[in-house]
Amino acid sequence: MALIGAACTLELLSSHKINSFKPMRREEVGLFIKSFEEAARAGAAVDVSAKVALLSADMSCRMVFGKKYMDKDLDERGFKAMFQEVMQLAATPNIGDYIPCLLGLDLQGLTRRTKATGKVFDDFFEKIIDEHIHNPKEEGQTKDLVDVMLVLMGSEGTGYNIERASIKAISFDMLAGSMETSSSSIDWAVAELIRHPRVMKKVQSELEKVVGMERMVEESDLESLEYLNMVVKETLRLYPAGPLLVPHESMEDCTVNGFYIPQKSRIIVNAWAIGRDPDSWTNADEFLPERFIEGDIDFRGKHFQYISFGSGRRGCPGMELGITVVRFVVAQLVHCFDWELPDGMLPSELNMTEEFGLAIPRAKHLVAIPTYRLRQ
Ligand code: HEM
Repeated sequence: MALIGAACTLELLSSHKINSFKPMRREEVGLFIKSFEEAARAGAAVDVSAKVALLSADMSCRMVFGKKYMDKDLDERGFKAMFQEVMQLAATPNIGDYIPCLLGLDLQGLTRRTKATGKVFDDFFEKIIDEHIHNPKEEGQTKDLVDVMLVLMGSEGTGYNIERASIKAISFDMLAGSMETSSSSIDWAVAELIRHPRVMKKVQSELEKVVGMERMVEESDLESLEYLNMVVKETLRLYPAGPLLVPHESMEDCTVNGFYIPQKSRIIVNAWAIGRDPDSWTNADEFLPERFIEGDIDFRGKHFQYISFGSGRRGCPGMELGITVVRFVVAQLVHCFDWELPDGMLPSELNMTEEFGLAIPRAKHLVAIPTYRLRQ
């Protein structure tokens, strides 16, 4: 099931499928930018982090389910709170894993809470699958990922023996994998740009040259935005959205750097520490996109000092989509607006504390004042 899931996820996130959602991303990012314009006219401060989180949730829901859901459609606590609960449960070490005789006692209440949240998600996904079965898409309508999985479920010989339970599990992985990763990376990138006016200016001049001041950024511009790409790389080096990747397991006995690792050990890889290792990076804690001008370090996990998307078979299947979304939204935010901090706060005073867990969001939301830059 895990292998079918992984292979199917890769298929669902192929370049072809990702491209089919391009018009949806354009529309959502357009609405998102519009939502800042009023604040820009009024010179008011906006909670950028909250808006980016909402954009990311909306785009993920439209890609997986074909439509946006309101917070309360999942549970009265809302989408974000429910996903945070799952992330927290997954990140909390269970005493029972270390002292097996305590497992059944569930001293921390983890099993009980996991079952309760699991049931909320299960009911939600059941409803969505039923809706999709009863209202199939018409010819010419873009198929969302649940539609695609239902086709795979109903067809022989696709290589994916996918069942209803797999559809629910994969839908969950897609949402969990895409929502907070992209939004926290966008947040960090914009915060670092505000903290580094020199870098911000350089990105904006590149945008002026490539895109011009008469229109917004299109996804097709991204390839030509070399400096922006370095900014995104540098952001993910310092703030890898999965700081400890996902837990891996050694398939056989092995020795790494002189450490013997027996078969079936649970391996936690600290990508955050690797990205800031002074043995691999000069001025490791500094935000310096130019470090990527030389050399050929990319996102693909072949250079082990840079593994923000993991590496190898279990590396992130959503990498291409994640990079596209982060580049596109960051580009749009700094092309359409100049940004200032509220209450006369200096860029150097911006709070950059991280909340460390399975993901790495900002501890304090980024709040800033936009000023519209494009010629109307
Ligand atoms: C900036 C954006 C993103 C970052 C930094 C990121 C990072 C990661 C990392 C570090 C892992 C663990 C890899 C490992 O342990 O080797 C992972 C796994 C995963 N990611 Fe992403 N991701 C991003 C976006 C996405 C998106 C957009 C999706 C889906 C739509 C996605 C879906 C997944 C899934 C399903 C897994 C689990 C793969 C498995 O267990 O085999 N990710 N991601």
